[in-house]
Amino acid sequence: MKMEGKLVLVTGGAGFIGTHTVVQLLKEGFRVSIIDNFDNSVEEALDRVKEVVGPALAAKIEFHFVDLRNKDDLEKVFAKSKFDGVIHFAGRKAVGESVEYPRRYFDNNLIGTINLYEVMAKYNCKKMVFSSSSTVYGQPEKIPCVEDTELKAMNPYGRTKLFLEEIARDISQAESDWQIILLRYFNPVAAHESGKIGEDPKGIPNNLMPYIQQVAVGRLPELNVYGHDYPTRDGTAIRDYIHVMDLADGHIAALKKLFTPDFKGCVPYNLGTGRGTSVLEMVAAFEKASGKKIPMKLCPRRAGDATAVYAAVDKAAKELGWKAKHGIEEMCRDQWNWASKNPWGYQGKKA
Ligand SMILES: NC(=O)c1ccc[n+]([C@@H]2O[C@H](COP(=O)([O-])OP(=O)(O)OC[C@H]3O[C@@H](n4cnc5c(N)ncnc54)[C@H](O)[C@@H]3O)[C@@H](O)[C@H]2O)c1
Ligand SMILES: O=c1ccn([C@@H]2O[C@H](COP(=O)(O)OP(=O)(O)O[C@H]3O[C@H](CO)[C@@H](O)[C@H](O)[C@H]3O)[C@@H](O)[C@H]2O)c(=O)[nH]1
Repeated sequence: MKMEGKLVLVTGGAGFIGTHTVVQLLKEGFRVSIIDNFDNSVEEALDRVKEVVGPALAAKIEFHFVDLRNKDDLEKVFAKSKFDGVIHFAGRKAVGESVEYPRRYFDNNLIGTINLYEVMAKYNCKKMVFSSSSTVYGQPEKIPCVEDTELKAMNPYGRTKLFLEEIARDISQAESDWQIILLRYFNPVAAHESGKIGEDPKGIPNNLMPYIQQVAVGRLPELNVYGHDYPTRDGTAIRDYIHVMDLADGHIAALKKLFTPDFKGCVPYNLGTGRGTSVLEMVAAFEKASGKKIPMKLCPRRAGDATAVYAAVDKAAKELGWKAKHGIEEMCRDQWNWASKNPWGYQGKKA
């Protein structure tokens, strides 16, 4: 299907998954309009996206410094351009922070998204790809997680994703002209093969791969391994890590699906590989890819962590024609390529 010239609004387009998806959208022929407030990103990330795609495609990007919670500013963006669809990444995503400051999460994730739906409705733009998360499966009783199992939130961040899924379902039930795809990401890692864009968390990373990366470049002394007494093959917890470029391609597949005449309503899809990897296996793969030793300390379990989580991948394969292509070795290779070229992230080491 020809996507040439279609205009997509990407909220949170300066962030980790947003930057990688913008690269793939441009390559696919879309024009891209980005909204971001740099709450958890920097302008440099967008300059790097332009470097990666080159000047011809870079000319197809426009950027709006807008906070989704400001409905008037959001309206101005919609008043200027007619969008063919929206990919909605913008939001806060740190589980621990959400437990400490729940209102921050309800304010940003809920109000921002509700504003977005209101303005989309007003400007008759009713195709949406929404960033959901495997967090909506809670502590899954059955793995692999299939899309139609009962959903459960374990913390305020997860609750915002669950509420936003429910809101999407309610809207599409009441108004049949909406077309919404909910993408439930498993554990996004790695970086673009150029090493020019990647994940650059502020402060001490919460997630495994950015933490390992910072140990490898000498920013942190050792990795705390949270839990070594799980009933798994090596005692550490198992997750479904997915290369961010596969994830980006999953968004293209979802967007294309929204443009097919037969697509109706609001449909969830898992984006994962279907394969589980333990913490120790991930560390070993990263050590091999980087040639760096990652010192480790075995620590008690982290509160709220599940033993093993991985995706059922059949629905996305069958209905979106999408499948993850990269394995753990390639994920670690590309993570290290980004880390070694940008040991202190986009802005370098602060004096
Ligand atoms: N990375 C993961 O592990 C993961 C897993 C599952 C789901 N998700 C979801 O995917 C989405 C993208 O995640 P990411 O890893 O790229 O995060 P990220 O923090 O790197 O990117 C989010 C972007 O949204 C922007 N933003 C936040 N609030 C905003 C607002 N009110 N107005 C405008 N811009 C705003 C931030 O500045 C940032 O650039 C999020 O919704 C997240 O919850 C991420
Ligand atoms: O310093 C660390 C960080 C993590 N882990 C372990 O590594 C595994 C993966 O942890 P992490 O990378 O934090 O991912 P998850 O806990 O699976 O959660 C992430 O992935 C989910 C699915 O996408 C999202 O919903 C969450 O927001 C996001 O934090 C878990 O067993 C952790 O206990 C460590 O041992 N040491």
